[in-house]
Amino acid sequence: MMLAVSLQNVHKLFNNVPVVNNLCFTIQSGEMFGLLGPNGAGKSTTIRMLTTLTKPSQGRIEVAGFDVVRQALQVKQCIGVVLQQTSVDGDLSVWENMELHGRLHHIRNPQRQRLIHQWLEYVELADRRNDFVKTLSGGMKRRLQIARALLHQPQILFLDEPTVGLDPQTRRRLWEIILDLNKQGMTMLLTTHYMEEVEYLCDRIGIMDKGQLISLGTLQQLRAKHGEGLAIKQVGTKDAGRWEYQFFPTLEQANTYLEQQKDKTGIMVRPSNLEDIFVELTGRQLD
Ligand SMILES: Nc1ncnc2c1ncn2[C@@H]1O[C@H](COP(=O)(O)OP(=O)(O)OP(=O)(O)O)[C@@H](O)[C@H]1O
Repeated sequence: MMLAVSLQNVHKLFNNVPVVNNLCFTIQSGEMFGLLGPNGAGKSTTIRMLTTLTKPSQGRIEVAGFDVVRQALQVKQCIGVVLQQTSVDGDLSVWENMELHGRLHHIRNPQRQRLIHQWLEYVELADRRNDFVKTLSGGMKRRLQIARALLHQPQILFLDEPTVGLDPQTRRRLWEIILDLNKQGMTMLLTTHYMEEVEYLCDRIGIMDKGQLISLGTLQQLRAKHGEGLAIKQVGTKDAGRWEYQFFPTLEQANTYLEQQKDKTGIMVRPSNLEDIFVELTGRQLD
């Protein structure tokens, strides 16, 4: 399978402070890859480097086979980008935003009109085509960003926190769109700090913390690596206590541990999940 994205020993420093530290990973063509991490982990900086918006201080990044520094234009032609802050123009209509992007990418008519129509239909915004973007809801704006990012038919789509600040229904609708695009063969990298988002959407997950990739794999691989069974024990009193987490290779082993305890009060056993693994690795909880 072809490599869509490759990072080799990538570093980024801002004012001599490292914010991305020796990042190495690859994404296969057609894969849905999730970068998970808390605020400030370096996810946006990584996406900005992958999409040619920021240059790496050190290391090599290839996207669609092109070097992001030396062949930035070729990279831009192959990628679609949906950034955190809505970058659509509120004082233009939905159609005008699409039109502008199409012209910037030198898509000629009648193909431009056809593609704008096709993608607005796809994200269910065709009936809002003449409305000012500032009158759209947050979820609609995000759908417009996605439609716009798809207009020049990119091979790889980058989504930085695509569902942040959206209500659960709108988030589900965006997940459906993202999954459908991936099913059609689109390679995707998304960043998020929502556990359920990566669990639901992504083939592979990279956990980032303090600029470093601290674990990488499918959810099953991450669980197998860190332990599929978990015993949670309450230490101290109910009011002034804390929880101790102990991982076991399997759920059965966690259950055996529980059976062996003379006093089982305050001990709970269950399968581990991504959040448990994240807290175990970083010592911190996500929002
Ligand atoms: N242009 C910049 N100049 C200086 N420091 C920066 C710049 N951009 C990002 N940083 C710093 O780099 C670190 C990583 O930020 P980044 O936005 O990549 O994290 P993140 O994981 O995407 O978090 P969030 O989810 O909050 O966006 C932060 O400490 C941030 O303050």
